[in-house]
Amino acid sequence: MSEGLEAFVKWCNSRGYKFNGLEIVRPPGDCGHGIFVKQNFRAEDVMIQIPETEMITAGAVADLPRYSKILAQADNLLTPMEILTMFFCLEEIGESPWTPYLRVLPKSFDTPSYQKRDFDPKTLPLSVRSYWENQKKEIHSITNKLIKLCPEVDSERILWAWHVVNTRCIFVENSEHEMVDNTDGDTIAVIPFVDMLNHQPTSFQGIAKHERVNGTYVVRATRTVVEGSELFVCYGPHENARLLIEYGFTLKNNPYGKVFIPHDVLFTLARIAGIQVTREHERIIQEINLPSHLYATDEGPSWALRNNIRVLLLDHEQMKDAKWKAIIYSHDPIEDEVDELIEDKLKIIIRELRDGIAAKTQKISDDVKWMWEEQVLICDTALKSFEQDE
Ligand SMILES: C[S@@+](CC[C@H](N)C(=O)[O-])C[C@H]1O[C@@H](n2cnc3c(N)ncnc32)[C@H](O)[C@@H]1O
Repeated sequence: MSEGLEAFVKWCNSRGYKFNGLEIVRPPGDCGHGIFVKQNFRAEDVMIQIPETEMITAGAVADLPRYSKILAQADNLLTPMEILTMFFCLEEIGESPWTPYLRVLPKSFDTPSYQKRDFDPKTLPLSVRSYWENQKKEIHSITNKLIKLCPEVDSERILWAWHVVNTRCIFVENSEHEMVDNTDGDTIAVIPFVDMLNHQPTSFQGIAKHERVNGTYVVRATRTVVEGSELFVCYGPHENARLLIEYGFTLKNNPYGKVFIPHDVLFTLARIAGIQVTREHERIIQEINLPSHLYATDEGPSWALRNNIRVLLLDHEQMKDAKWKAIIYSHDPIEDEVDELIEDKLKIIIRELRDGIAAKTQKISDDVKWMWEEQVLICDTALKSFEQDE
């Protein structure tokens, strides 16, 4: 273990962190540090236990005299993200009580934002387009605010600090705090040690939770965890483009790969497949508001997509006087004939979608081409699922 890690573990112990049977390791590859298991654990066993007072939340930062002074000078309340970013901007190695922790934080990030790669949103798959646009807006706005409030920091430091928070924060439900703007919620915390856990979408073994009754933040085993393995948690059902933009990495065989089909695209594809889509169909689809997705698993098109096609196949009579509700929300099995028709139309729709995406892939720049190629593969997987059914 490096000197820095040793000092960090010592610091964690001195502050009451409990993580018997675990160690922080830097495994080969470029995923930074990770937590490895030195003994077997059974399902439900507590693996990590941290006093809740150690959670770095916006409220906890706002209670520190240095920060409450700065926050009092601001024209408006700051959001949790802004306050946490300010914290990581201003805490200095050597001066800060968090020094051993600050020393083991990454020095840089592989996200497009940190690497100064600017995607044209129009070239990104729809499923991540608004995520990318919002991320850019957020970084821009935080930079402007913090530069005014803390003249000693520059935009590079703010970009680094924002990434520390964004790649490491965890969902928690914080109590209201008078110095924190919680208009859009106050649900983030950075928790040293817990933030060393890497992401695994399907076979993760840890689940993290704030247990208020015990005054602790704990990570429990979701199943048996065997000595020698890396302990993972799941950051969320994220596809690769999102993982790259948010965290700076991608996964081989990511089961959360998905193709999002917005309603207007679905209507166009349905018309190509010979469905007579009327204004009323469009209205009902908007009312039900189920997003149409294809997923990278081999289970075929999602239930929501099938359901949307079922709506588009309703005839005029079935849509009259809201009769469609009884049909669409019924728990009865779909009649074979309708089911077959949905299947036939879906095959045409997905093939059209696939060919459209493949054509786009040819014209798109190299840095985002892989995102579209992944989408083509997902369509191919969906098309293969029909062959299995035959
Ligand atoms: C919450 S931190 C986890 C600890 C981090 N590895 C470290 O060294 O501090 C999240 C970051 O870890 C890395 N990471 C997490 N899971 C990964 C994975 N499965 N593959 C590659 N990198 C991963 C990414 O850099 C991500 O931004």
